[in-house]
Amino acid sequence: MLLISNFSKKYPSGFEVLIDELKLEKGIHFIHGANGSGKSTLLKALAGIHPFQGKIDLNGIDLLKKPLEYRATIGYAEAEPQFPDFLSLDDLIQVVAKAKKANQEEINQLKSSFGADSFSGYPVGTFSSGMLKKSALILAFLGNPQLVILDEPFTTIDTQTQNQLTEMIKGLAAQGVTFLITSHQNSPIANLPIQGTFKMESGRLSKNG
Ligand SMILES: Nc1ncnc2c1ncn2[C@@H]1O[C@H](COP(=O)(O)OP(=O)(O)OP(=O)(O)O)[C@@H](O)[C@H]1O
Repeated sequence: MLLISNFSKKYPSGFEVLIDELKLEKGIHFIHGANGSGKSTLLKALAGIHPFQGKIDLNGIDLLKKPLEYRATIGYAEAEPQFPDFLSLDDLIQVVAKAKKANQEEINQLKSSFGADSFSGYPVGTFSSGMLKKSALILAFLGNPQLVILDEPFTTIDTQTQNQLTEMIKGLAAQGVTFLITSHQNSPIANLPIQGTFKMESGRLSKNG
């Protein structure tokens, strides 16, 4: 279970994401909301890359108390992925796979699923936006994460990859993986068995269907 309590992330501009308490059971959870409503801000905090106040706990592992342990159990793909442009996807995979104890079979399977074999040896700086997104998704799925946080996962990837990703999310959710997904694209989301839908509005999250 993912538990968020007394959560606050405030920017110098005064914009603040505020959540008193939120408990997410296993399954696929979807957050929608207008541009600038605070979705990515929340996901970055949950991914452990944004400082925040309050408590985030995944299955008894407190993000602030055990940040490395927490981050090793989650996967995160940001909306507009950025990587050091001189590294190849294979270089990035090696680093993440070592930290998350992913084996070669898992790596091969993920690369094959996302059709990345043809470009994984080239520098990331030469990638198209779709290749970058596929790279971020592969890295997010490595190491059997318990929670996968996907910020706009369906943008820039082609229809075949969207379908592949949808099936992968369904399969892993059926095995007990928790997903937290944002998307402005409704059709791939409509094909997912969503457990909970939330609306983010001006930094406030409400249950919505
Ligand atoms: N690093 C940052 N520093 C300061 N302000 C930020 C930062 N990141 C986001 N913001 C501000 O926080 C607010 C929420 O942004 P956020 O990216 O979380 O929205 P979002 O709901 O993900 O939007 P979108 O749908 O456009 O991706 C916006 O006003 C944005 O300008």
